[in-house]
Order: sequence, then structure tokens, then C-alpha cells
Amino acid sequence: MIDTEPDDLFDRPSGPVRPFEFDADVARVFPDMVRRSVPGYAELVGLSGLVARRVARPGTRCYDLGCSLGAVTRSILRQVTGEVRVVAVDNAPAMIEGLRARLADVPHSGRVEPVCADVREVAIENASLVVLNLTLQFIPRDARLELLTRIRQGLVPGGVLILAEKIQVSDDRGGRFLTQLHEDFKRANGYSEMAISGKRAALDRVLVPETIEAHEARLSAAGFVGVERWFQSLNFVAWIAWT
Ligand SMILES: C[S@@+](CC[C@H](N)C(=O)[O-])C[C@H]1O[C@@H](n2cnc3c(N)ncnc32)[C@H](O)[C@@H]1O
Ligand SMILES: O=C(O)C(=O)C[C@]1(C(=O)O)C=C[C@@H](O)C=C1
Repeated sequence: MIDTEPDDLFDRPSGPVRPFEFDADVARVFPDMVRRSVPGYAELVGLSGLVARRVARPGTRCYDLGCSLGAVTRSILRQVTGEVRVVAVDNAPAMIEGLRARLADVPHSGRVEPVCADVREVAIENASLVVLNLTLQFIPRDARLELLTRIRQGLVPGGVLILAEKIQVSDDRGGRFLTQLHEDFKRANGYSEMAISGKRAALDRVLVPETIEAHEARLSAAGFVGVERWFQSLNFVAWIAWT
């Protein structure tokens, strides 16, 4: 088992803001970063495996799009036995390298196909499950509908999409409260004020969140006939969408 290193990437004053990138430094600390930054992350990953168990059919594929180090891929492997392949896609070479290393001692990892590519360039075919866990938010906004439409077209009958995103909250008291609580969550997990504000600046215009309403309207526009919001922790929301 490969350990994660502690995330201290934003703990030093860094001069001009550099846009956030999924480079080798982020890949090295990613498990610690995502656990301390995304409330409910472990639960979401575990539940995604249970969704896979329910929907994956022998002879089909599960896609983990924007797989990072493969937490969702491993969750699927833990829950789904039998003839199901998992296609794990990320365009960050350091993430795919880390995924391969983490699969080395995982049972049934021969069923995983790691792919280093842009998710917009990857064919989605014969899919019983597609997972976009905290990935769509990094895709240019004008490319999101086309990606979701291709995913919907690649699903077999009964197949589902799991979409999980940081959401844009409204600029009212309730929305501001969620944002403050998310920052409290980071503080409670040991992030400094400098780290919180440094990362906020680096993510600006890189992670582009949208409202719950915008996501749900786009899922319908992409042709999904059923959309269920099944998970929310502060300003992180997940949907299941089916054809
Ligand atoms: C927040 S991480 C996803 C976390 C991961 N799904 C998990 O559950 O641990 C976002 C990932 O999406 C990847 N990514 C962003 N844009 C991408 C694109 N256009 N194509 C492929 N991967 C992309 C990043 O490299 C990064 O690893
Ligand atoms: O919103 C933040 O501050 C985050 O850190 C969120 C987030 C994400 O949602 O992907 C951003 C970058 C890292 O990948 C981990 C978590």
C-alpha cells in the first residue's frame, strides 16, 4: 500500500498566483488533499462502489473519468466481481502513474484499463456505469453538454451516470453559510488561512462550479430521463442519472 504525503502545497507564501494544476506535486499529496478538502469524500467513493454493484452487468464497462489515483476505480473493483472492465481515464500523467502503482497489489486489477487522455477524446461504449467524480467542474463549460450527451449515448439500457461536483451556491445567507462551513471544514482539518486563501485563488477559473439547477437542466438536455440527487455534503453534491 502506498501512503499519501501530507498536503502542504499552499502553506508557503508563493508570490504571484499560479493556476491550480494536477501536476506531480498534487498527485503526491492528492489522497490527503481530497480527504481534507471535500466533506463526505470517503462516503461518496464508497457509495459509488455500491451503485456499481447494483448496475454493472457482465460484459459491460465501467468508466471512471478523471480518475486521479483511482479511488473510485478501486471502490468499483471491491464491489463488482465478474466480467466487468473498468476504464480509468485521466489526462494528468502523474495521476495515471500513481494509479498504476496503487493497482499493483489490488485483487482483480487486471480488469482495469488505465488511459492517459482527455475525457473529451475517449470513446464511451457499452457502459453500465460512468463516474464523473469531481471532474466535470474542470472541463470548459462550453464542452460539458457534449461530454454528457456522449456519455448518455454510450450507456447500455439500465446504465447510469454518477456525477459529483462542487456546486456554485447562491449569494444569499444560506449560500454564504455553506461556503463558510466548507472553509471551517478545511480549518478543522488543519489547513491554515494562507493555505485556504492560496488554494481559493489558484482554483479561480480552473474549477468552475455551477448551480444545482444548471447541472440538472444540462443532464436533461443531454437526454437523461431520470435524475436523482442522492448525496450532498455542504457545497458538494452528487446525482445519479439514467437513460
Ligand atoms: C478532483 S480530481 C477527481 C478525483 C477522483 N475522481 C477521485 O474520486 O478521487 C479531478 C481529476 O480530473 C482530471 N481531469 C481534469 N480535466 C480532465 C480532462 N479534460 N480529461 C481527463 N482528466 C481530467 C484531473 O487530472 C484530476 O485528476
Ligand atoms: O474547493 C476546494 O477548495 C477544493 O479543494 C475542492 C477540490 C475539488 O473539488 O476537486 C479541488 C481540488 C482538489 O482536487 C481537491 C478538492
